[in-house]
Amino acid sequence: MYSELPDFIEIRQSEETGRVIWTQSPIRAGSAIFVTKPYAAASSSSKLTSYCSYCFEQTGMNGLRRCTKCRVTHYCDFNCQTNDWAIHKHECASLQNWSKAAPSSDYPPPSDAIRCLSRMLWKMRKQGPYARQTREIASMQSHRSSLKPSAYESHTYLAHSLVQYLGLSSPGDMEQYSLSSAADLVDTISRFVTNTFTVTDPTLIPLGAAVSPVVALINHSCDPNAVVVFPRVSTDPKVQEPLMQVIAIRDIYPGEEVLTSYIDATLPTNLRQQALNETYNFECNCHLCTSTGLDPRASLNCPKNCGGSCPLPSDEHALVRCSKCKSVVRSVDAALDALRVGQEGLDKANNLQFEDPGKSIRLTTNLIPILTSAGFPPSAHPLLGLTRLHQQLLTSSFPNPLTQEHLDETIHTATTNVAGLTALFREGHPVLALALAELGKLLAVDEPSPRTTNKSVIYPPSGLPRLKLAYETLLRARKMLLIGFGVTNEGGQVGKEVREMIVALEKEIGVFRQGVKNVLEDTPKLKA
Ligand SMILES: C[S@@+](CC[C@H](N)C(=O)[O-])C[C@H]1O[C@@H](n2cnc3c(N)ncnc32)[C@H](O)[C@@H]1O
Repeated sequence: MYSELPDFIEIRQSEETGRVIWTQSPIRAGSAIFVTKPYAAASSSSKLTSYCSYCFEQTGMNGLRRCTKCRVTHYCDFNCQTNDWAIHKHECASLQNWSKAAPSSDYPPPSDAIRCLSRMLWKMRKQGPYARQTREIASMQSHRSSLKPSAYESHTYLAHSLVQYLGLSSPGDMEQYSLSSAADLVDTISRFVTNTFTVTDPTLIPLGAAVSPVVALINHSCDPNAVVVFPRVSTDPKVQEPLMQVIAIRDIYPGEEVLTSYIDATLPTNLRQQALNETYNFECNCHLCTSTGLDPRASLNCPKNCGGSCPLPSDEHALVRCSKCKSVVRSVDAALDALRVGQEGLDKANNLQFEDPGKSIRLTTNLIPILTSAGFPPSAHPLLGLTRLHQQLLTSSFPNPLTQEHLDETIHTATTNVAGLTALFREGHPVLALALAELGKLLAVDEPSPRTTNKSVIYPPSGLPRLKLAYETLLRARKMLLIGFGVTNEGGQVGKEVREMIVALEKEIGVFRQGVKNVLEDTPKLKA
């Protein structure tokens, strides 16, 4: 079983955490520990028309080929369509039945979870119960016997939709999928929910859901030593994609467990624990979750601005002091109000970002100053989430022609985002690496109206100092991308792009310097 695992990786059994994987040899930061293609994957509903349902490549200039029968799945080309047919032929029939039974013509196809789960079941049926991969899927962890009440509703909903989508009308129909009872069905759903991954593009944008029993062997830590990414740089024929790569983001020593993070690690402990508990059914005991120290995700700046920080007050712990100068936070109510309003606003702004980006950006624009003036540092929740979203919204609404004001506001926001993420993630984490690359790219954009005077206090600078800052930022980003997306992947697609930008900027800075030198040399002659 698990033929993708290299020899130096060992599977062990732990009483508290189930199966775990350990390394017997040292692993360097930036190395791919193993690479695998998901057992089953399905793109999210919003990506179905713009990404290939087989290899997850984005549409090219010519658009994608649509399956003429179900009219739902799209493919890059004939090759991808043919490769997908073994599974899609079942899916195609289910999608057609789904749309025939739909209450209206614009009724959406089932969610990526249902489509991925069904793809998994069709493949297991085809391979048979004794095939290696079927056994690997069957041994993935299930929490059926200890499901949290909060999970009942989502599991019931999944079960109901799955039965409808697969067209199961009697208990006998389930047997073809080796499901002999309703309990088996819940077991399969629990196994799926506990072990599903998000397929992402090379910039970590979510594209859909995937199952891989070998990647599912990895346990969780909120401070992981490895990540799962899809760098998309393989030179093999693209039918290999999407390739999941497990990359070490720090040196891992013999006898250490390999751990990834299942959740958004920018969230404070209570929200991380809630997410882990609801979806994965465990309480995390990693050092971040058990630490009593100051957490930059839940802190305030010192009220006297001494440079220190205070823990975020709560209803139970209203008296908080700066860890450095011991000043007491007086504006506890203001901080708690800002936290509540910020959290509600972030949820709303996230929900509106595609449907009504104008409303979403108005929310982020209004909320960021409220949290900042209440003393939240850039790393604190929900300010960091609002800043990240604000940056995305600003970038996607660049006016044509671009204005210096819009560009500089986006750079300011990207800088605050990098500051927040730097306080949370180790060098080389892909989230931080991408944020730096984004900042470097923004600094390298041609300025619509550069300033003629360059006072060093103004940020972002203009002209040559800006180009130099772009260059230094991109160099730092590249170093981190080589870790987060793998050295042998050249830092993934973004790492390759950044390398090209660095070369172009070197030339541009050289030309700029030469131009200034020429002007300086010519000036006395002109005067004379
Ligand atoms: C993707 S699986 C990981 C592999 C799993 N240990 C197994 O035996 O198959 C996720 C499940 O592993 C367990 N798990 C993962 N990380 C854990 C941790 N840090 N502490 C406790 N349990 C953990 C939880 O039961 C979780 O639902």
